[in-house]
Amino acid sequence: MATTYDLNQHYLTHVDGPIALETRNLDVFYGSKQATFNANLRFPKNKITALIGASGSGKSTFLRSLNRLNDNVATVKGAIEYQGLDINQTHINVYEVRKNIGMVFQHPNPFAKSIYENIAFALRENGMTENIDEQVEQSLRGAALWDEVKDKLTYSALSLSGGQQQRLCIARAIAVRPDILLMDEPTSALDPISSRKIETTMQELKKHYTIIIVTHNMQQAARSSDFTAFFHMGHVIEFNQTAELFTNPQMKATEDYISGHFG
Ligand SMILES: Nc1ncnc2c1ncn2[C@@H]1O[C@H](COP(=O)(O)OP(=O)(O)OP(=O)(O)O)[C@@H](O)[C@H]1O
Repeated sequence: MATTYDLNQHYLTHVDGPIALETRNLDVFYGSKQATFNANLRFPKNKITALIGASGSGKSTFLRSLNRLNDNVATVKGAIEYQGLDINQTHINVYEVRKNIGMVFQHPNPFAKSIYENIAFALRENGMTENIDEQVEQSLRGAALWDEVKDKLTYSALSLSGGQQQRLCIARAIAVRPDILLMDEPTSALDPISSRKIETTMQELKKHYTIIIVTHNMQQAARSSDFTAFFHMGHVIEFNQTAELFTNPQMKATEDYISGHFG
């Protein structure tokens, strides 16, 4: 088993089919401190890719760079190719990027508004003013929340449970019809039953969206994702189909991490 890594070895022999997003030589710096090194990853369309690795290995930094959320806190060098365009260029409209590449955060962050308004507001903010009722319903159905909230759409979003709030945030993210959903440890603040509901929802969502998820939960990565990238000290050192990476890791550091020897 390898103990040293070749930065390009993960550069994807394992992906067939269309690619939704690709990074090339992505470096991220917080001041003079580099957090992500030369990340080259391709994210297959309509698949779930899990980003795993020890705390501080650069997963969130990488994820947040993908829809330009790091613009004000870090320097991101390299290319992020989306629909034939490098969206990491300064002239690119970041609001447009975030409309196409949505984010669901670790802690549910609904607006202090009604359940209905959480979605309707997001729609209006993005200039989508037609058939709001229908779109609210569709988004809530997409996030597997409709049946639980259809009779209380005017209730405050804050009256929902944590798991329901997170599904509302997913509904809000998909309301504006992104292509790609970034999820940063979306279930880490939730109980196991709510977490499993989100995982089940993700399997439905991937029919329409490409999902990239940061998770510390190895069982979640193993059962939910199609592909997995392993981050180690800011480097992506292994990428493969999830089943392969978990059963036959090529790198010692990957094996140590997934078997709980460190991290
Ligand atoms: N806003 C910031 N300013 C300065 N350094 C940061 C900032 N955010 C993250 N870092 C540093 O960048 C490195 C990578 O952090 P990052 O949060 O991306 O790792 P991670 O793998 O997502 O960790 P975790 O699993 O704990 O969330 C760490 O050394 C961290 O301290």
